[in-house]
Amino acid sequence: MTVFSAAVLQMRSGEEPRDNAALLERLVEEAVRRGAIYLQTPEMTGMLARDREVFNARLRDPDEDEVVKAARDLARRHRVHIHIGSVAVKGTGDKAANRAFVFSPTGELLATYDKIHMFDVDLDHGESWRESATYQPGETAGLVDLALGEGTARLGLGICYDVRFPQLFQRQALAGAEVLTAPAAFTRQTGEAHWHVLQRARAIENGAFVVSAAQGGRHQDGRETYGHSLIVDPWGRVLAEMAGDEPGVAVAEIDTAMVASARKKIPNLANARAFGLGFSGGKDRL
Ligand SMILES: O=C(O)CNC(=O)[C@H](CS)NC(=O)CCC(=O)C(=O)O
Repeated sequence: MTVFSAAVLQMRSGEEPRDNAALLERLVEEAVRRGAIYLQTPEMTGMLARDREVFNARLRDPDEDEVVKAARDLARRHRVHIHIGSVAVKGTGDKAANRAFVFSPTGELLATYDKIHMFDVDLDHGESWRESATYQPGETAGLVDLALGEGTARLGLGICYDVRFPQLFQRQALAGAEVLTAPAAFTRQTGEAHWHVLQRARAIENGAFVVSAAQGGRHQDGRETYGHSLIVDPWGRVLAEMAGDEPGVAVAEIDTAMVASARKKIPNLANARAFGLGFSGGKDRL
């Protein structure tokens, strides 16, 4: 059990990793000034670039990526944990990886996680996404223990569209995760309809904190993202939120003792029975 201050860093990443690293540095300084020791950034912190040529020209191996290196240096300089929600990096095959990085206060890389669920969707107004055309999905769920405050906290790693797959977060919770994460670049239209409900639902059904930094606003590549970076407690209360889509920082105190008390009040994780049951009315073979 532990008590610590967490920050979500809301960004408006553009096409140039160097500019995004500069914004990251400014937001990290603000979060540190406000006492945070776990700092999280959104999906695609390093660059948001729809144009394939622009994207390919800036894609690097993880060790060479400017924003990954900046995050490691900032973690070390300020003695804080930095969780980069994701950066596009070269993968093992032809495709890129949409990868999260967690750095310790000494700059050690504690964990990486490659986004599992690919956002292949056709929305209203002709907005279409085919994430699987660019990225190779990950094959393992992410879990990492962080030494924070006087104790430790177990963190589950998710990215953006992953938040729509409750089974991923439930598995993390059953494996002891106390803080679930879904840093995001949610579209404006799906964000307006679903963002808060999805984040709060994952918190409530797992009796866990949910911490999700978001991209916000109109980006250089033309896309529009929803913003509203959030920190939710295990009872589903919003502890901190960025009001709109402007870059900035929101901070909240996380007391992991609240995880045990929420799960004691409502032991739904322990009471689960539906998996493995048959359907009534002879529908088992559907
Ligand atoms: O492709 C990139 O450049 C960066 N990746 C993204 O922006 C990803 C995949 S396109 N976005 C999401 O997953 C949004 C999910 C979402 O909005 C929802 O679930 O409603």
